[in-house]
Amino acid sequence: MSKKPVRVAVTGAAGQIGYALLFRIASGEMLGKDQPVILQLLELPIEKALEALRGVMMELEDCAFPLLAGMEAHSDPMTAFKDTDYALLVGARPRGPGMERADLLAANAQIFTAQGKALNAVASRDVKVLVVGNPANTNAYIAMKSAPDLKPGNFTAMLRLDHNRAASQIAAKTGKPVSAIKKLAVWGNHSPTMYADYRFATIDGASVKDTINDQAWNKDVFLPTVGKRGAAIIAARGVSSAASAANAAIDHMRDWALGTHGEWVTMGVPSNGEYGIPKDVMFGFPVTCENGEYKIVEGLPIDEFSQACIDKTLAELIGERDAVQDLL
Ligand SMILES: NC(=O)c1ccc[n+]([C@@H]2O[C@H](COP(=O)([O-])OP(=O)(O)OC[C@H]3O[C@@H](n4cnc5c(N)ncnc54)[C@H](O)[C@@H]3O)[C@@H](O)[C@H]2O)c1
Ligand SMILES: O=C(O)C[C@H](O)C(=O)O
Repeated sequence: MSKKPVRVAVTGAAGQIGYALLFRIASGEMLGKDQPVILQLLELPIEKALEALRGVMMELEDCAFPLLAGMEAHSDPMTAFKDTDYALLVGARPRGPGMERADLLAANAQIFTAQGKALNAVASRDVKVLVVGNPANTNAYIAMKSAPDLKPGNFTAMLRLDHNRAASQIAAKTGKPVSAIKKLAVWGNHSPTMYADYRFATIDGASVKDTINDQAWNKDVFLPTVGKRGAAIIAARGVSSAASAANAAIDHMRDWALGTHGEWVTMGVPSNGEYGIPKDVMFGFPVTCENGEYKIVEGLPIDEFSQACIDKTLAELIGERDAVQDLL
């Protein structure tokens, strides 16, 4: 018997990540090749954005995806998030010329407060929310705090792109395939302060740390390369990463919904005090997923270098949290 369709809301649906994301969701790459989906697409209530969305929807229609059970365009989160089971919050206010970081945080606080409230009011009580729009961790924190009737654990931020970037750099360094890498972790903020940590990672069963055996490479090449990869792509392409970001969003949601079979992945999730991270800070942690739930991998030893890296990315997140506190 065929499965009942699930509702997937995507914001910023006419943007460049949206264009790389929607077709893959509709083809079953996110929730499985047997899971029909209804897309609930949100764009800004401006003619240009809604017209672009109309074009994307025509293209989705023209793919004749067997799993696409319905499609709706919205310009109000209160209707876009109605009964939604999954919400990918991609649309955000980009930094404009002369805009200070505080202005950016304030503009996004407004968007994610409204979207958090709408999710709180109308989404499925089990909705799985992934925030992609930057600053992703703090936007996810804002949405979570604006949705007091939903469990904090319903809200997550995207660190998977950093995780995938780290895996590819390690594969290139060791000459092994990415599929052979297990137990990688990225701690903290989706920003250059994030700490990609391969101390526990294995590659074909062997320790990645022992195989590479080069702390200078870790500190001076690997961490800056992964941390500044987003900026490097913007410099090269003139616009920010889109296909790789959409791919990471698919990976994140697929693993959360369908499980990781014991493998570690990285998700930005609200802390419950693990590793000394204050409660509710939306922090990148290694997790495993099973039965639609994620679980933080606990009890890993944190050495002095790692603690300093974690402290740095945490300080940045606390600063962002404090900057938006009065806006919540
Ligand atoms: N977390 C990550 O790893 C990661 C990676 C890459 C990009 N990003 C971020 O993802 C976001 C989207 O990137 P993009 O390249 O698709 O941008 P884009 O500018 O191409 O598209 C964004 C779309 O969102 C829409 N939008 C803006 N505010 C909205 C709102 N309040 N409600 C609904 N729609 C809204 C815009 O109209 C636009 O169509 C950016 O914030 C970018 O920095 C995050
Ligand atoms: O949009 C950006 O600033 C970069 C993006 O978050 C990325 O990591 O590619």
